[in-house]
This record gives sequence, structure tokens and C-alpha cells, in this order.
Amino acid sequence: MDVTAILDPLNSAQRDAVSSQAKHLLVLAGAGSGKTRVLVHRIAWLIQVEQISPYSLLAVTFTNKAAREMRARIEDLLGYSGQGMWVGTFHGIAHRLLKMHWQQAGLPENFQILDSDDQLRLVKRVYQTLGIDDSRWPYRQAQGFINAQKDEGLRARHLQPAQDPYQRTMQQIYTAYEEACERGGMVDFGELLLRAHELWLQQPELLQHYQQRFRHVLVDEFQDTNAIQYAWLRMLAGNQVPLMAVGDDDQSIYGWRGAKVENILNFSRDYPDTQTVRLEQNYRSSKNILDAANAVISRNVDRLGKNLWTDDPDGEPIALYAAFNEHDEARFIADRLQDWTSQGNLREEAAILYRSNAQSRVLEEALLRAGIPYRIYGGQKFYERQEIRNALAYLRLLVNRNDDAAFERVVNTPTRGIGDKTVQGLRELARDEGMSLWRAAQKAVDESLLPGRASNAVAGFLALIDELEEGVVELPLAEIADHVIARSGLIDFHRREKGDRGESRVENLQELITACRGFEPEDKALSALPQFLDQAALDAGDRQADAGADAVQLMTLHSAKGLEFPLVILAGMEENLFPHRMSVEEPGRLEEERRLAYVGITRAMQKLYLTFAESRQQYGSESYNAVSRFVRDIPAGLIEEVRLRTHVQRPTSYAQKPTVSLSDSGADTGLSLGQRVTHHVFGEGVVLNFEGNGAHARVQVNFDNEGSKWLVLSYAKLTPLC
Ligand SMILES: Nc1ncnc2c1ncn2[C@@H]1O[C@H](COP(=O)(O)OP(=O)(O)OP(=O)(O)O)[C@@H](O)[C@H]1O
Ligand SMILES: [Mg+2]
Repeated sequence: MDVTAILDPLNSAQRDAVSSQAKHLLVLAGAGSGKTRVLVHRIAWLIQVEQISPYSLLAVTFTNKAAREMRARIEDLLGYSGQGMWVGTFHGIAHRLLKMHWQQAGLPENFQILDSDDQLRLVKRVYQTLGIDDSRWPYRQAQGFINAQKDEGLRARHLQPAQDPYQRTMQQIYTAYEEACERGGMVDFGELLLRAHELWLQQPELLQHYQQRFRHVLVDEFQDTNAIQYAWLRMLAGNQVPLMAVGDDDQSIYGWRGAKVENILNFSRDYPDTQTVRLEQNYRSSKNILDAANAVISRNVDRLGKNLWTDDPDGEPIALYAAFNEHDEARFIADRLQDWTSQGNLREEAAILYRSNAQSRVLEEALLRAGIPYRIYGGQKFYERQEIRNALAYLRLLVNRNDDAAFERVVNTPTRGIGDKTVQGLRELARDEGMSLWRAAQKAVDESLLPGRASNAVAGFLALIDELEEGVVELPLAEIADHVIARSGLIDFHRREKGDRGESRVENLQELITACRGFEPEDKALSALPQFLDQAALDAGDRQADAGADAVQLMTLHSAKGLEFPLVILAGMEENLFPHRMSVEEPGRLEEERRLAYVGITRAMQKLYLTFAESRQQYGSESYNAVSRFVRDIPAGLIEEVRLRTHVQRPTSYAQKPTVSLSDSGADTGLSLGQRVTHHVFGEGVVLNFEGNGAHARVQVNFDNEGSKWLVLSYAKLTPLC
């Protein structure tokens, strides 16, 4: 039997893990140390050496993409198909079990899966039935409550009757929601896991069947399992099925979704006959990159502690680019990607990673302009996002009341008591009369064709749109968008949502206002709004690269887990953006942000760029954030600052602003041309130029050692030298 193919490409610690005879295995190791590789080789070992049938193996990964890759790598190693083996995510496996055993799980054969939006709609219906006021208890709060209970394995009936109004209301909603799901044969994501767990609890024979079938269960990214997932695993393993868990406490980034990094600690306690293997050699990244990652994560207090080293050469320095603003940043990134491909590399070897989805818009625009194909992984393109489409629909109605698609989209978003029945009635009326929905709605109101309450609600909507238009006719585009987004209630609607999701939708809406501010109409004589809407529609079209085409990968840091790329660009390395402004105050969340930074840096193999913008349109206004603390944590010797400023053409947004020259005196800055100054980071230099005024005033200084830089005066803290 030839096992060389399985063991040869491994170091000795990895081989120990792959060929271990211990009953249970825990591989606890840092990023890029080969955890996933060990898991894959262990499976090949079990099949080839231990003669275990693929049918008796269950492997759990974090994403479907990872599951597909894992299967392909195993098949490569074995040289034949691993058919019969179960490889998937917790959700995927739970779904498969419930499909096979729907009767025992108490489900109809064709039960329906609710995604997060479907779930929210169902929650709304429950509110209506119970007569609960969503201005007091936002829908998203209830949705978050339900999901959090399910992640903990709790049904409504398990909850202690509560006195306080919040708990009482949430429990009441949860109970009614469960009944509605039961009646409709509907299963949300959390329910998949919960029911799969109950399947084990309630059907001991079935559990026994699977315990006999699965001779080994292996789990990747174990640090991000939640309570119900771990409980499910433990039930399945009982005291007979060997488990292998691989993970890295430093990469636990889903705490906000109920993941429990303690599961790693609990594992060795729950399974005393566990062999723990630590892997310390990193094979992914150059030494510079790894040193940077180690420096960043070492500032966390709450760690199990690991040593990670590499044999690789230092490699290229980490490049840091301080951009004027986010457009300059995006253009810089597009240029670097051009360089990358012109050196004969593939686009798909390059990834741009960012903290918040809203950041992708400016990056997408720069890539489109530069003609660089890109793909957004695990997310939607900016103009396709639901909240953006809603806001655009309001704007479209201002331009054209007869836009039926826009009408349908927002007539009841945010909810204003216009139910499906009313909308259906309007549709029929519009069809019969051959008119638009808007006109049909007017007619229905004028001629009292609707029941009183519905009629009032529809009249309210019509009045809102008219009023919006009156309020904005003369305003610049960005103010129109700002006004419409605020007055339509969309911001409040999303702000009331619980958790990161609502926050991210609000950020996206504010980003839309920013987009309007930077929009340059082609035809200045015409109104900007319709031109902007056309542009947005085009951007939302299929300009994203075809599947399979060579394209740069864009994704959030969260979606980048487990992946690796020769070139990584971490964009938006600024305080308040990353770490996210919501997390700076709380030590626990800050540690999670730092782990996310560690995940980001360790995705890079050869070259890492860090970019930040000295000024950025953020949350609807211009902000000046300091460079991220995570950049400052990296030893200066590993970083090389990229200096392009003097060669770079000034960003158009600046070029087109009237420049107020203060060059005679530096006005009230206390500085003058040719004056020597000192800066706490860049040292001494000479003032070359001034630009702008007030909060936007900037100064160009030619530093003796650092070359020429533009700095924002109010932040630069320059001290004049005689
Ligand atoms: N012994 C080895 N020899 C050569 N290359 C290796 C070895 N072990 C792992 N690698 C390579 O190192 C890279 C990182 O491995 P892998 O993705 O398995 O790490 P990981 O620990 O799972 O990382 P992460 O924590 O990011 O999920 C991969 O390209 C892998 O093929
Ligand atoms: Mg991995």
C-alpha cells in the first residue's frame, strides 16, 4: 500500500496527526499551518490505510466552497472518487438528514427553507396576528431573539416565563412564530440545526444507526461552532465515534453570531482521551507577512497562545499606502492590480478584503473604470443590495410615478399597513383599466374603492411621494437622496434592526448618499437624478465577471476565512472603520476585531498591501480617521510606505473644487511657504504648498527623509521650527 503520497508532503507534527492512533484528535494551530491540509490527508489516510469506507466518514467545513475544495483534494490524493462520503457545512448536513428522515423529524416531506428575508416576512405576519407594535419592538429584534434562542438549542417552551415586558413579548412572538412555521412546514436556518439535534434526542434508534455508520467525524474551523452545533456533534459521537476537530482560537470571528470559542477548551475536557497536536510552522506567508500577523495578534489578552514561524525568506515588505481619500485609495488599488497582471499573474490570485460591505462601492467603480474584471464573493454587488434597491425605488418614483416595479417595491417598505391584498387589488385595477399602479392607486383613493384603513394608508403613500418631490426639486443630487432616504423612513427602519446587519444596511444607505455626492452627470444641462439612476441600473447589471472568468476577488474579511491568495490588499485600514466604530468601546469586541485583522493579514502569501484614506466619506459625511491601530501594531521595519503622491494626478473631486490658495501666508495656520516644520512621525521638512480651507485645508510638506506628502492641516500637528 502506497502511503507516501499521503505522508510525504507533511512535516512531522502533521504526520503525527494524520496517522494518529488516538481516539480523538484536536489540532490547535495558527493560520496557514496546514490544519485543513492535515484534515484532508487524515481522511485519505483513514480510507487508504485504515481501510475505512468513504461511506463511513463525515467531514464538516465552514462554507460550501470549502466543502467542494475538500472533496476535490481528497479525490486527488486517492486517485479515485470519494463517493458516499459526507462533506458539508453543519447546515447542509442537517438539511440532508431532515430530508431523509422528514417523518421522524415531524416535518412534511417538502418542507420549505426560509432564508433570512423570508424569516423576517414571517415575523412581520406574526406581529400582525398578535397586534404587536413594531415601533416598540422592532421586527429585527424579534428575529435576532429567535435565532439566538435556536443557536442555544432553546425552543419557546424551554424559556422561563418572564416578567419583564421585553422577554415576555419576545417569548410570545417566538411561540407564535414556531406555530406558524409548524403550520406552514417551514424551517429557518437555526431550525435546521435545532431539529437535527432533536432528531438525535427523540429517535435513539436513528442516532444509533448513524453512530454505527460514521466511524470518524472531522470538523474544520472548530473555533466558530456554536452551542447547538457542538451539542449535535457530541450526541452523534456518543462515546464511540472518534472526533477530530481542527481550529485556531485566534481566528474566532463569529462570536457576534453565537459561536463559542470555549468549545475548543471544552473539547479536551469532554473527551479526555484526546491527543492535542500543535502545528507551528506556517507554509503560507512570507516571513514579513507572518511577523506582521504575529505582532498584531500578540496584543490580544485572551489567547491560548501559539508560536508560528516560517522557513520562508522575508519576502517583499508590506506596502502601506496613505491615500488622500477613498477614491485615491481605489485608484491606487486598481493600479496595483494592473501591475500584478502585467507581470504575468492571474487576477484570481489577487483579493481585496474589507471590513464593511459598503466599502465595495468605490472599489467596484474604480475596477469598472479600469476595465478589471472582478467578482464579489459571498456578497452582493452594491447596487443589487436590497436596501439600495429600496432607496433607488423611491428616487425612481420621484422621476417617474408610473414606474410600477419601483411602486411595488416600496409601497409597503417600510411597512405602512398596505397589505398584500390591497396591492393585489391595485394590480387588478391597473390591469383592468390599463393604467400604472400609481394611477390605479389614485383612482382607488379618489373613488373610495378600498376599505377605509387601506385607503388611508395608500393615500398616505401617494402624499409622501408627492411631498418628497416638492421638498427636493431644487436641491443638489446628494441632498435629494439624503432627504428621500430619511423621510421615507428607510434609515429608521434599518436602524431598528438588531445587530450588524441593520448597521450595515444603514451604512450602505449612507454610502449611497456619498455616491450621489461624487456623481458627475454626463450632461450637465439635464437633471442629475435620472442620469444617476441610469448609471446605477447599469452598474447593477451583469458587469460582474462571468463565473469561471479570471477575475479579482472582492470580499469582506469574514468571508475570507480559510482562503489564501498570493496578493492581498486590505483596504480601509482606519480607526472607526477597522476596528469598526461599534467595537472600539468594548474590549471583547475589540479582541474579535483584532482576530479579524489577523485573519486578513494571514490570507496573504507573497505580497500584502495595506491602504487607508486620510479622509473618507463615511456615514454620510466626510470623516478624518487615524490609521488603524492594527497597522500601528506592525513593527515599522516590516512596512514600506508607498509614495506616489507627487506623481499621482490629483483626484478629480479635488481638482474640480475651487482651490483657495493660501500660499502667501498660510492664512491663519501659523505656517508659511518655505518654512521648516517638524512632524511626530515623518520628522523635519519644508512647507511647499497649501490647498483648501477650514476643515479641508491641507498642506504639502517635503520631508527630509520621507519625501513629499500632503497632510490634512487640522490633523497633521506640524510644529514650526524657527
Ligand atoms: N507540510 C507542508 N508542506 C508544504 N506546504 C504545506 C504544508 N502544510 C501546509 N502547506 C500549505 O500551506 C498553506 C496553508 O495550509 P492550510 O490552508 O491547510 O492551513 P490552515 O491551517 O488550514 O490555515 P487557516 O487557519 O487559514 O485555515 C496551503 O497552501 C497548504 O497547501
Ligand atoms: Mg484552514
